[in-house]
Amino acid sequence: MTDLSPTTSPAVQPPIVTARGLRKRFGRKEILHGLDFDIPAGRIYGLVGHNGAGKTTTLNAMLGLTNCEGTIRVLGEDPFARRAQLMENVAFISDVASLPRFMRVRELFALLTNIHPNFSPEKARQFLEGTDIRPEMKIKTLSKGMMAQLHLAVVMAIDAKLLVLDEPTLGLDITYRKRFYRRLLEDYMTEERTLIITTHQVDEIEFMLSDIMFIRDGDLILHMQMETVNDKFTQLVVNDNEKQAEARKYGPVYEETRFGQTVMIFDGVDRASLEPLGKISTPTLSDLFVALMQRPTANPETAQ
Ligand SMILES: Nc1ncnc2c1ncn2[C@@H]1O[C@H](COP(=O)(O)OP(=O)(O)OP(=O)(O)O)[C@@H](O)[C@H]1O
Repeated sequence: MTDLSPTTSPAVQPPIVTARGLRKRFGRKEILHGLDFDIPAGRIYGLVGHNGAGKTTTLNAMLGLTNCEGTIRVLGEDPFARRAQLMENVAFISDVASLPRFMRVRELFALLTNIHPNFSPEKARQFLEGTDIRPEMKIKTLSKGMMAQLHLAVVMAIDAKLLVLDEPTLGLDITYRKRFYRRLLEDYMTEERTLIITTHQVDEIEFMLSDIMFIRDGDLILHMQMETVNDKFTQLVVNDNEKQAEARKYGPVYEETRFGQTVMIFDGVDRASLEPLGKISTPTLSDLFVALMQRPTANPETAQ
C-alpha cells in the first residue's frame, strides 16, 4: 500500500512528515486505523476521501491539534509535544478557520507581524491584489468568500516549510479558486516547501499535484506519485459486446455504464493490450477515486 522505499524520497533530505502506525480513537470508535506514510520535501500532496474518512483528523495529527497513538513526526518533531515551535515553520488553513472579526485588515497584518516571525505583510498585500479587500476594511464586514480570500493571503504570506490546506477554497467562486491554485503553484511553491491539500473538488487540483493519497474509513488505500498513477491506471471506453467480454479478461478494477457506453478502469494492464478494444485514456483522479473507493483494497501490493 504505502510506498516507503528509499527511491521516492531524495536521499539528502529526510521526510517532512513521517507517520507509523498512526491511530486515533474518539471514545470507543477508531477513526484512523494505523496509517504509515512518509511525505518528502518539495511535493504537493492531495489527500482525498469521502466525508468522515479521516482527512481532517490526519491533518490535525500533523498539526499537533490532536493526540494519536503510534508515531508522527513533522520536520523531525512530535507535533503534539512541540506544537508552538513547529508552528514557526508550518502554516495551515483548517475547514473551521476563523479570523478576528473585530479587527481591520491592516490591524490583522500588524498583529501577525508581531506574533509570527515568518509573516510578511507585503506578501499578504500582494496576495490580496485583484480582490476587493482593502486594508481599512473591518473583517466582520467581509463576505464569506472575501474572508476566505483574506485567510489564504495571510497563510501564503507565512514563509513556512509545510503548508496544510484543509478545504481551502470552500465558499470561493470558481474564478478565484482557479487563480488561487495557480498562484499557489507559481508564487508560493518552491523546492523547500511542501504542500498538503484536502478538497472534494479533486479535479481542480489534479494539475498541480505531485502525489496523491486516498483515505477510506480511516485506512490509506492509495499513496502514489501522480506519474505512477498515469503509468499504472488505464481507462477504457468500449461499446462492442465482444470487446467488452475480451476486456473483462484483463480484470478491470471498476466497470460502469455511462451514457450507454461501458467504462472500465484497469490497474497495471499493458495499454497495448487494451488499445484494440476501445478508446483508452488515463482516468481522472475523480474517476479513479470512485473506482477505488468501492474496492476492499486498492492494489496494496503494487502501489507506487
Ligand atoms: N472531536 C471528535 N469527537 C468524536 N468524533 C470525531 C471528532 N472529530 C472527528 N470525529 C469523527 O471522526 C471521523 C473522521 O472525521 P474527519 O473530520 O477526520 O473526516 P474528514 O475526512 O475530514 O471528513 P470531511 O470531508 O467531511 O471533512 C468522523 O466519523 C467524525 O465524526
